[in-house]
Formats: sequence, structure tokens, C-alpha cells
Amino acid sequence: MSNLFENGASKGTILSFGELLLRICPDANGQWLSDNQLPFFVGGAELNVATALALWELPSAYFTALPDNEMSAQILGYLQNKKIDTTPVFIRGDRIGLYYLTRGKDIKNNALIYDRANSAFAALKPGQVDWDKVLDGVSWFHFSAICPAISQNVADVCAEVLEAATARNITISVDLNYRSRLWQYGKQPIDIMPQLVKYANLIMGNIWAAERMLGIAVEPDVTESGQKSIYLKEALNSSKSIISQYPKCKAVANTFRFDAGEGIDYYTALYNGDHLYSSKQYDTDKVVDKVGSGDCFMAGLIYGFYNNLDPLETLEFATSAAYQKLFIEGDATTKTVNEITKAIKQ
Ligand SMILES: Nc1ncnc2c1ncn2[C@@H]1O[C@H](COP(=O)(O)OP(=O)(O)OP(=O)(O)O)[C@@H](O)[C@H]1O
Ligand SMILES: O=C(O)C(=O)C[C@H](O)[C@H](O)CO
Repeated sequence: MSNLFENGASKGTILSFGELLLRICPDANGQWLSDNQLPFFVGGAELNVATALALWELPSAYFTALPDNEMSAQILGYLQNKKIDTTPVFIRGDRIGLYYLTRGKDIKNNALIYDRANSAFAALKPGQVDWDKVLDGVSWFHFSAICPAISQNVADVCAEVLEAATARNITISVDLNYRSRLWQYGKQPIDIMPQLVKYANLIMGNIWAAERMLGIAVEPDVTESGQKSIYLKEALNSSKSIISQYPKCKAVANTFRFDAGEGIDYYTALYNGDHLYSSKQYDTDKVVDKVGSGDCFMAGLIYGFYNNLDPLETLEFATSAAYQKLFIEGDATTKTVNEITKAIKQ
């Protein structure tokens, strides 16, 4: 894996780019109304990646947009305490986006409400940010399918920064995370994502997201079979198609996370152009918080590639990190490299 990304991925800062959201967590029974209390967490898919990488002692920086007020200053201080370099944060606009998610529910559910219209990030437009400054010292740029789902302007900003990062020979990763509540501006993922994914060297997601966003077909009866061997075969086919259609892409990773009663069955796959690696399978009958498990997997992949770990080592680290996240309340992981490595299934 060491030579997978030839452009010196290990030399500089890893910049995660995306919208910071505060997660507000009402309980399902409405007790929050009597208690006058609403728990919250600092979230945002790409911030979860930046948080994990900083915790794992890699040089992690974050680009988002926040309004110029005291609350933003407090949040920036909080991120800096987590060793995230917030120098790139763009201070402009009116508000910080929110999402409400009923405690114990996941993002696919009706329990998710976005309140992020007119946020500072959503107000970004091409031509506003000095990307040369933001990308100075950066060797890895990470973004996700959430940003281009916000508005045409934000999708255009993504294209702008991706072009600038490519011109600087920066390694680029993307998480194809699909959020059905977004994409409300008249465009579907398939209209937008291929033009952005073409810049990526590492693509992470799942086979259904690749179908929806990139038009890479999944066998229609694959879900009915429910068989791991069939899912892995689909992962191989999907990954091969992606690599043949997107010449910059050198590796594709897929997660398989299936609900099993109150719990989850989880495994993952990584294709590096030669071989499909599959992880150990993790099964649990109870989870604490599903939010951010995919982000933690993404961070684990970046950690492995950045440190030139072997493909299987990278995959097992990322999978263990993502699985551990299921038992942590909040959006980002709190597990160290040591804890994650020790928890890798033997
Ligand atoms: N259309 C589908 N049919 C069947 N299973 C699916 C489908 N879409 C997603 N899944 C399963 O759900 C899992 C989680 O998908 P999801 O899109 O929520 O991942 P994610 O966005 O990475 O999660 P996270 O919120 O942790 O970041 C996938 O790994 C896959 O196994
Ligand atoms: O859904 C979003 O836009 C978020 O960023 C909220 C969560 O942090 C994210 O979905 C977790 O992957």
C-alpha cells in the first residue's frame, strides 16, 4: 500500500472539509420538555474524521464556515483543545447549522430533522475563499457527498477546492455518504457526484451509494440473498468499475452494516486495484450510537494509508475503529489508536 498514492501523502497536514453541525438530541418520550434540557453534541461528518485523526496524533486541520460570534469562538477553542488546526476556518455568515436526532435513533430514520438552511457553510459561494492559503502545507484533502448535497453553490465550491487541491498534487479522499433529506435543490447525486469523484484517489462508501451517486449498478437481488460472499462479490465488481471509470482512484472501500434486531452485523472491504481485502465480521446485539461510525471508518482508512500500513492492517484498523464507535455516545470517536488496535478481532 505504501506506493498506492505516489504524491507524498505522508508529508503534510490532512484537511477535512465540510459543515460543522450541532446535534440536538430530544428523547423519544418528550421528557426534555419537562426537564428543560436538550443534550447536544458537536457533529458534522468531516469534522468527525478530523477529530479522530487528531486523537490518533496525525496533523489534522479542518475547513468549515462559522459566523463571527462568541459561540463560534467557543467551538473553535473546543476543537483546538482536541488538537485540530482550525486556522483554515472561514469566518463569515449568519448561523451554525443544527440537526435534531431523537436519542438512540439513526440518521436514516424519521427521527432526523435538519435545521441548517442559511448556515454559514450553506452560504458559501465560489470565489470567496483563498484556496492557496487554505491548502498550504496540506498533503491530504478529505470531503464527502454531504457538502454537494446542500446547494449548487456549495457543490461549485467543492469543485473549486478539488481543482485547487489536484493542481497541488494533494491526495484526495471522498466518503459517498448519502443523506436523503438533502439534495433538495433540483439536482440528484448522479448529476453532481461524478464530476467531483473524478478527483478522488480513495473512494469510500457502500455499493448502494456508488449505485445512486455514480450509476455503478448493483445486482437487483443482492439484498434478498443476504449472503456475505455475494455482497463481497458485489463489492469487488463495484470497486473494479469505479477504478476503471475514475482513473485517479487507486482504492475503493465499502462498508456493510446490517441491522440485526437492536444490534448490528458489520464488516467491510477494501480493493486496491489488485485484490479485494475483507475485514473480520463484528456482530453486536446492542448499540449506543450509530452516528459517525462510517466517518470513523473513513478516518481509519486515512490513518492506515497515511502511515503506509499494509492494506489488510489498514482495513482491520478502520473496521475496528468504526465498530467501536457504535458504543460511544456522540458524533466522533474517543478511542485511541492503542484501544482500537487492541480491539481488532483475532
Ligand atoms: N440501499 C441499501 N440497501 C441495503 N443496505 C444498504 C443500503 N444502503 C446502505 N445500506 C447498508 O447500510 C450501511 C450504512 O449505510 P450508511 O449510508 O448509513 O453509511 P454511512 O453514511 O457511512 O454511516 P454513518 O452515519 O456511520 O456515517 C451500509 O454499510 C450498508 O451495509
Ligand atoms: O448529516 C450530516 O450532514 C452530518 O454531518 C451529521 C452527522 O455528523 C453525519 O451524518 C454523520 O456521518
